Order: sequence, then structure tokens, then C-alpha cells
Amino acid sequence: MADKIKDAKIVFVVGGPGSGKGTQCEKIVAKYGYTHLSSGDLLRAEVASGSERGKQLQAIMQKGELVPLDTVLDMIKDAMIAKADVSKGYLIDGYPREVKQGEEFEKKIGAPALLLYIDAKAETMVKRLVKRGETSGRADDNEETIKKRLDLYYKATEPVIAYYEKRGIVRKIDSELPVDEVFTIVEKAIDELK
Ligand SMILES: Nc1ncnc2c1ncn2[C@@H]1O[C@H](COP(=O)(O)OP(=O)(O)O)[C@@H](O)[C@H]1O
Ligand SMILES: Nc1ncnc2c1ncn2[C@H]1C[C@H](O)[C@@H](COP(=O)(O)OP(=O)(O)O)O1
Ligand SMILES: [Mg+2]
Repeated sequence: MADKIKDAKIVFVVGGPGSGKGTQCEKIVAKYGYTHLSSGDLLRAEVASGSERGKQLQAIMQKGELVPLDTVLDMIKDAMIAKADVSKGYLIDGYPREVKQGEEFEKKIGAPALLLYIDAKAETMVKRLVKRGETSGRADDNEETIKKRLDLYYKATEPVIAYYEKRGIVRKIDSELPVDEVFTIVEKAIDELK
């Protein structure tokens, strides 16, 4: 595996629910042609397939909890391999959600070159998610589940940022700004990689 993805840069995109990870990833794809893999999107695709496994995943996601590590890591790994021949960079969006996920990723796939920490206030994230919930059709974009997702973010995912800060690969992005201004900061971080 490490062989197959060779020189492709791995970028972890980490931030709270509704912070704007997916929004910024789309813009990175448009400008840099990176491969965008959102763990949440991969899981929702499995749910949409109607499989037995999808049903189990749906129940977990509806409660705002994390699905088992092996499930999500296998999905990401398969998707990375499928793009290995054409990919110059990978945006791993929504992963790692806990330190253990980062450790396992590095054992099985490789080390990240950069972690984009998409940072917004809790109040901002809740507002954005409630608004997104009006049209997203997502079972987890409701106030009760949003609260649980936020709690879990602060408890399980924030330690991921501290873990990678020690390695000096974290770039903190102020996601309170308008989308294009946020992207200006993101561009600087990506340009530093080259
Ligand atoms: N900088 C921003 N300013 C205002 N709204 C934003 C910004 N970034 C994202 N949004 C909106 O907030 C919602 C959540 O963004 P999304 O990219 O789906 O976040 P995440 O993938 O982190 O959950 C979306 O409806 C999006 O349009
Ligand atoms: N790395 C991961 N490990 C475990 N569960 C994950 C996961 N990524 C996503 N999930 C599950 C639990 C999340 O509450 C749900 C939605 O994730 P998401 O689409 O990344 O949300 P958001 O973009 O709002 O941050 O999917
Ligand atoms: Mg998202």
C-alpha cells in the first residue's frame, strides 16, 4: 500500500461537525485536483446501498456516535487504492476522529504531510448544521444529534489535533470567515506542501 500511493501527499482535514471541512475540500479539489475522501460520505454511500452493514451504520450515525474503526479505515484504504494511479494528493476528510484512528491509519497506509484544522465556534457550527439540516436530508442534522456530535468532537477528536501539533504538521484555519476568505488561508497551507 505505502508503495502504491508513493509520492501522493496525504492531508487530514479535521474539525467539528459543520465547521466547513467538506466546503473547503471541494475548493481544494477544484484548484489542486486532489482526491477527496470523506469518511462520512463513504459511510452514507454504504447506508444508501441498503446493505445489512449499512443498516447497522445508519443506526450508529443517527445517534451521533462513531462507527467501528476497522469499518471506516477499510473503506478509506480501498478508496485510496482505487485512485492510486491518478492521485497526486489525498484529502482525508472527517478522519481521524480519535487518536487511535490516526495511529492505525499510519500503520496500514502512511503518514500525513499536513493536518488542516478547520476551526469554528460551537455556536457557529450548530447554526450551520441546523441550516444544512433544512435541505441535507441527513438523519444526523437535527438538534439532538448535533449536540451529541459536538460533545464527542471535543472529547475524542480535539486530542487528535494536539497529537499532530507535536509533529508540527497542523495548520489552524479560521473558519468563521466567509468561504472564500477561509480558502485563501487553506491555499497557503497547501502551497507550502510543494
Ligand atoms: N466559511 C463559511 N461561512 C458560512 N457558512 C459556511 C462556511 N463553511 C461552510 N459553511 C456552511 O456550513 C455548513 C456545513 O459545512 P460543511 O462543509 O458541510 O461542514 P462539515 O463537512 O465540516 O460538516 C454547510 O451548509 C456550508 O454551506
Ligand atoms: N472517522 C470516522 N470514524 C467513525 N465514525 C465516523 C467517521 N467519520 C464519520 N463517521 C460517522 C460518525 C459521524 O457522526 C457521521 C457523519 O460524519 P461526517 O459526514 O464526517 O460529519 P460532518 O461532515 O458533519 O463532520 O459518520
Ligand atoms: Mg462533511
